[in-house]
Amino acid sequence: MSVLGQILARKVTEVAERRRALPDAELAARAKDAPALRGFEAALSPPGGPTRIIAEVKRASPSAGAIDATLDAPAQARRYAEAGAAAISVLTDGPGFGGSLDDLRAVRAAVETPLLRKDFVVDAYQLLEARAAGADAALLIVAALSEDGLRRLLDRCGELGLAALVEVHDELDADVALRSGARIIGVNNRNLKTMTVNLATSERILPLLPEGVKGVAESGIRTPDDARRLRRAGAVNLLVGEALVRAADPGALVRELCG
Ligand SMILES: O=P(O)(O)OC[C@@H](O)[C@@H](O)c1c[nH]c2ccccc12
Repeated sequence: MSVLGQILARKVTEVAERRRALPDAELAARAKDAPALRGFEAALSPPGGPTRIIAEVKRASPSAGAIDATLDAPAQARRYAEAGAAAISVLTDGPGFGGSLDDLRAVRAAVETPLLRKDFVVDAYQLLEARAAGADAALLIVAALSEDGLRRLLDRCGELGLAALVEVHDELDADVALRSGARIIGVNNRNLKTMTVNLATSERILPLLPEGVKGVAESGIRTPDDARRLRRAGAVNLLVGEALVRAADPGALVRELCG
């Protein structure tokens, strides 16, 4: 089974366990009481706009292994916010990425920046969790969902007021995302089969997005040169994780990536 396939199978089990501990109706009541939403979509740059950074809190990944196992999520988020990051992405997957919903809650309390729950969403339950923990947006990965499933989760995001960052890996994914009404599309430069990164993926796909859709280049962006290269292809929103976590001064790198 592929890496993604294994993660998705694990997610289904995890969600079933959490649902037993906290049924949908109770979680929905918590989501209703969640604090006001922060505008994630509005925080992103429109086509041709200034470069904006979605800065990620990530302790580990299946491809990199441990990045910084003891990373203090709210402290790192504060560094990002002070440097002017447009939004913050918080990994909430435990086994693969060392994250948790507790990280999301802690970051929510630490900054006023819009927040993305970065996880593998396979069930609307996870969207309720995201909203209850203070996320303003959720990641939906086209390769992880059927077209019907994607549409249902997009509808549910709309009902909950969550923005959806819809992740694509190629032209076919992008077609599905657009057909389903995605308003924010992230092009992941990481090939899910080989786990290698190629910035040319964003260079190829982002120019295909129609006006009115906000595009995000994701993964493998490390240096101001990478940012400038993507910028030339029209990438204005950059999602950056590992390089920021490894940086001696994450705030300085956020600013440098904005050019
Ligand atoms: O750490 P990087 O290479 O800067 O990448 C960040 C982000 O794009 C990556 O974490 C990511 C993109 N899509 C995902 C889906 C699930 C988990 C993680 C991801």
